Amino acid sequence: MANVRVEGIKKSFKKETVLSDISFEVKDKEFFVIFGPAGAGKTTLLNIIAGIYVPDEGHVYLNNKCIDHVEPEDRNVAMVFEDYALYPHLTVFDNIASPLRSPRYKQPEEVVKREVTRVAEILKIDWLLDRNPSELSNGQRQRVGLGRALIRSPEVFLMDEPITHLDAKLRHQMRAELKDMQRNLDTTTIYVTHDYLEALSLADRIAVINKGKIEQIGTPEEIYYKPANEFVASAFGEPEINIFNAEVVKENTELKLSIFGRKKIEIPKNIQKLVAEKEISIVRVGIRPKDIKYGFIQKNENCIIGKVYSFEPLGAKAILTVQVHNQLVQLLVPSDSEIQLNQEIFIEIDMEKTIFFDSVGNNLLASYSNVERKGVAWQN
Ligand SMILES: Nc1ncnc2c1ncn2[C@@H]1O[C@H](COP(=O)(O)OP(=O)(O)OP(=O)(O)O)[C@@H](O)[C@H]1O
Repeated sequence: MANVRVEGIKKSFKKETVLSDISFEVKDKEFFVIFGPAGAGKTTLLNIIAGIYVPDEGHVYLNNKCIDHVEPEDRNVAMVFEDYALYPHLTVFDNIASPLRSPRYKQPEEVVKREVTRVAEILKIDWLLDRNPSELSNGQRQRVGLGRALIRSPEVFLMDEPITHLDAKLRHQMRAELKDMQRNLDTTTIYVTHDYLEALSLADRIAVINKGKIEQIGTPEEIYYKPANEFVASAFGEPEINIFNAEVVKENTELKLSIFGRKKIEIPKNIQKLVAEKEISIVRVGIRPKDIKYGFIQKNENCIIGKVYSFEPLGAKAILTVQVHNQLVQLLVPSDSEIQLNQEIFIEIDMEKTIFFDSVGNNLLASYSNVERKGVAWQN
């Protein structure tokens, strides 16, 4: 049983504020992902939890006990780094065994053997135990690094981009294995990444940080379908969500949205009410590239005319960019779509997938999507 709480963490390096007022609680056995762009302060935060850095203000609690003055080696947390830092002259067995042979955690050799075998089986590297790190692939090295952290049965795993260096296929496989491993081990995990798919697929909850501040904490579904603001919406998706200004206009008695200069489209009913109540005149409409359809005839009055600007195949999918009025709109379409540059094209926004932001603070106004859907496959 291990829960971790950070409260009011602030940290600056010289004059640069790296973390300002960070607070959250990670529950027992939770897989908690800290997600953010490069330089957001993720590693600094992880190092503060590990005890490697001392915060300027704020506190870290483990199992509701303040551990501010507990040395890193006494915190019973294990850290896995991006560069696995293996001992090159030791075999895989000896690398994994090293924490149990250190003076602090010294165990009898029969325990070491049993534990190394157990961990190596979990990580499927039991057939590599006699090799040296130089005889391993990156993915195998990564597992040895994980094994060395696992062997101590720490209360908390702190992982800093542990699979970043792997190629795409192996990363995909390791994501599934990490999740599986965490389920089997029941260990609380705090995991840093800048990869949104990794965050969505691994996390029980995600803390999105940007410039040292928390933008949102939520389940993957909440973060994806009800992003707190435009930053969060844009960070989760590749290509990123389209967001454009829309004017609220009255047509007869009905409120509609005027986008791309003049086109009027229906506003979903629940959002109509909000817009009317708050007397909002401009909203920002977000729509993910996969939620826009295209066609070559105007099927209904919600279809918007545009011109093909670019078509970029990326494996099975392609990014289709359409110029509508003076804006570029991105769609994710099958790459075998027959599309010509400069061709006239109609796009149709699935209004049930739209996310509305206020035009002043760019914060969430309303999302039409249902957060409750389960088992979502996090693919574009
Ligand atoms: N020891 C240090 N001394 C001075 N500045 C530092 C130190 N560690 C980090 N920083 C600065 O703090 C900021 C946040 O760095 P941090 O490594 O925490 O970000 P990150 O979100 O982990 O980024 P990345 O994904 O690139 O690793 C950066 O501007 C970095 O240059």
